[in-house]
Amino acid sequence: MPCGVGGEALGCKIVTAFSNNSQLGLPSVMANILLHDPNTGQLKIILEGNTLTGLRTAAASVVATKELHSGEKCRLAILGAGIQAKAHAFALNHAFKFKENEKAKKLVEELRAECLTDGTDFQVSSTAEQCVRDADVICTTTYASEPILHFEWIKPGVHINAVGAGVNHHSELDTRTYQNSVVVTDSMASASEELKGLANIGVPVYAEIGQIINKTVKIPKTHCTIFHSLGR
Ligand SMILES: NC(=O)C1=CN([C@@H]2O[C@H](COP(=O)(O)OP(=O)(O)OC[C@H]3O[C@@H](n4cnc5c(N)ncnc54)[C@H](OP(=O)(O)O)[C@@H]3O)[C@@H](O)[C@H]2O)C=CC1
Ligand SMILES: O=C(O)C1=NCCCC1
Repeated sequence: MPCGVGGEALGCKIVTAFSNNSQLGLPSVMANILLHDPNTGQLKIILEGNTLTGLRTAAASVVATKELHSGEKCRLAILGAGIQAKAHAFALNHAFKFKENEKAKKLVEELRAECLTDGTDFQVSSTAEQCVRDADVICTTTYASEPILHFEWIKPGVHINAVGAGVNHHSELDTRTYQNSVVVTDSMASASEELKGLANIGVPVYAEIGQIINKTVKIPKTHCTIFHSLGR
C-alpha cells in the first residue's frame, strides 16, 4: 500500500493476512511500514505496522459510521474477537459512547478493565443472531467465508462496517443484506477487483466514502447501509 503526500512524505505499508496464524501464536495480519525520504527516495526507516493497521481500519469505520448512520447509536455489535474487533470496540465506543456492546467472551474481561471507566458495559452473546439483534451499528471482523450475518436478524436503519474477508471480500454478509442495502467503499478502484462478485447478485457499489464526505453523492433511503472497508 504506497502513499505519498507532496514533498512531505513517501511510504509504503507491506501487509500479509494468513488466517491460520493464531494456531502458531502469531497475528493473522502482519504489517511493516517503509518510510522513504520524499526528496531522494532513500529508505529511512522500517516501522512495525500492526498498531497502525488496527488504528487506521477502526478509524475508517468511525468515519463511515458518522457519515452513513444518522440514527441513535445505543447498541454496538461486533462479530469476531481478534485485533480488529478490539480496535473497533475502542474506536467506536470512543466516538459514539454506545450504551451496550455485544462481543465475544475472550475480549470482554479485557475490554471491561480498559473501558469501563467511562460507564460502557460489554456483554457476551452465545450466537451471532443474539449479538446483532437490535444493534444500531454492526462491525464484522472475521475470516468467515460463509455468511455470519443474516438479513432477518437486523433491524431497519442499521449501519454495517464490513471489515473482514474470507475467500473473497463479501463473504461475511448474506445476499439479502446486500440486496437491501446501499454499499459504500473506501476505494472504487479496489472494489472493481475485490468486490466484483457483488455484481453477480445485482448489487452495485454505490459510492466511495470520500464522495459522501465531500457531498458529491447522497445516500438514498434503504433498509441499511454497508461500509465495505477494503483497506486501500
Ligand atoms: N478492511 C481492512 O482495512 C482490514 C481488514 N482486515 C481483515 O479483518 C479481519 C480480521 O482481522 P484481525 O482482527 O487482524 O484478525 P484476527 O486473527 O485477530 O481475528 C480474527 C477473528 O475472526 C474469527 N474468525 C476466523 N474465522 C472465522 C469464521 N470462519 N467464522 C467466524 N469467525 C471467524 C476468529 O475467531 P477465533 O478467535 O475463534 O479464532 C477471530 O476472532 C480479517 O479478515 C482481515 O483480513 C484486517 C485489517 C484491515
Ligand atoms: O491493512 C489493511 O488495510 C488490510 N486490508 C485488507 C486485509 C488485510 C490488511
